[in-house]
Amino acid sequence: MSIPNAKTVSFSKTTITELMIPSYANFGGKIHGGILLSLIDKVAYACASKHAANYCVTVSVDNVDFLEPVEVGDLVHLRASVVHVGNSSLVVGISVIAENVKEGSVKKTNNSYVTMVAKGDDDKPTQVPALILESQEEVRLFLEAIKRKELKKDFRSKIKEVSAVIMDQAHEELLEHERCILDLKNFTL
Ligand SMILES: CCCCCCCCCCCCCCCC(=O)SCCNC(=O)CCNC(=O)[C@H](O)C(C)(C)COP(=O)(O)OP(=O)(O)OC[C@H]1O[C@@H](n2cnc3c(N)ncnc32)[C@H](O)[C@@H]1OP(=O)(O)O
Repeated sequence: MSIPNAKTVSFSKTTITELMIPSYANFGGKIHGGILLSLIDKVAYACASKHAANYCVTVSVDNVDFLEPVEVGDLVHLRASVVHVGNSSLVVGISVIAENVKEGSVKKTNNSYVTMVAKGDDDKPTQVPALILESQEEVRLFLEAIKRKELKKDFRSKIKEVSAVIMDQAHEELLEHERCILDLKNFTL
C-alpha cells in the first residue's frame, strides 16, 4: 500500500547528547529528574516535528521511571523515534542512557513514551504523514503502542468508576493496615 507523504521511522530518528553540568544537580548531588524530563520533551519534540513537518505539542508522557541516578559529569544520550502515528497524534519512544566517559560505562536511566499532536497554522490538530515500517521491531513497537493506548483508555474509565464509589466503602477497615492515622475530628464540609 502506498500513502502519499508517508515517512520511514529512520527519517525522524533523533539523538541528543547533553553534558550534565553542576547546575543541573539537586541537593543530593544527583541530576534533577526535571532536567531529564525537559530533555525528554525536547528530543520528543525534535523527532515528532521532523516527522510531522509541523509544530507539535506534548499531550501525554508515559512510563517515566527513573531507573538509576545520573551523575554530574555524565554524558546523557537521548534516542527518540516515532513508534506510532494516529491521525494527528504521534507516539515517540525515548531511551535515555547515561555515559561515564572516564570509566567507559553506560547505564539505561529512562525509557519513556511521549504522545505529541501536530498542529497546523490554524492552531488545530492536523494530519501527520503515515509511518513506513521497515523491520519486525518497528512493527512490534507500532502494535505495542496501539495496545498501550487501549489499556490506558480502560485504566482511565476504571479509575473513574473506582473514584466515584471509593468513599462509599468502609474506609476505616480498608485503611486498617496502612501507615496513616485518621484524625477527622476537625474536618467540616
Ligand atoms: C535547563 C532547563 C531548560 C528548560 C528548557 C525547556 C526545553 C524543552 C522544550 C522543548 C520544546 C518542546 C516543545 C513542546 C511543545 C510544548 O511544550 S506544548 C505545551 C504542553 N502541551 C500543551 O499545551 C497541549 C495542551 N493540549 C491541547 O492543546 C489539546 O489537548 C490538543 C493536544 C490540541 C488535543 O486537543 P483535542 O481537543 O483533544 O483534539 P482531538 O482532535 O480530540 O485529539 C487530537 C489527537 O490527540 C489525541 N489525544 C488527545 N488527548 C490525548 C491524551 N491525553 N493522550 C494521548 N492522546 C491524546 C487524540 O487521540 C487525537 O489523536 P488522533 O486520533 O488525531 O491521532
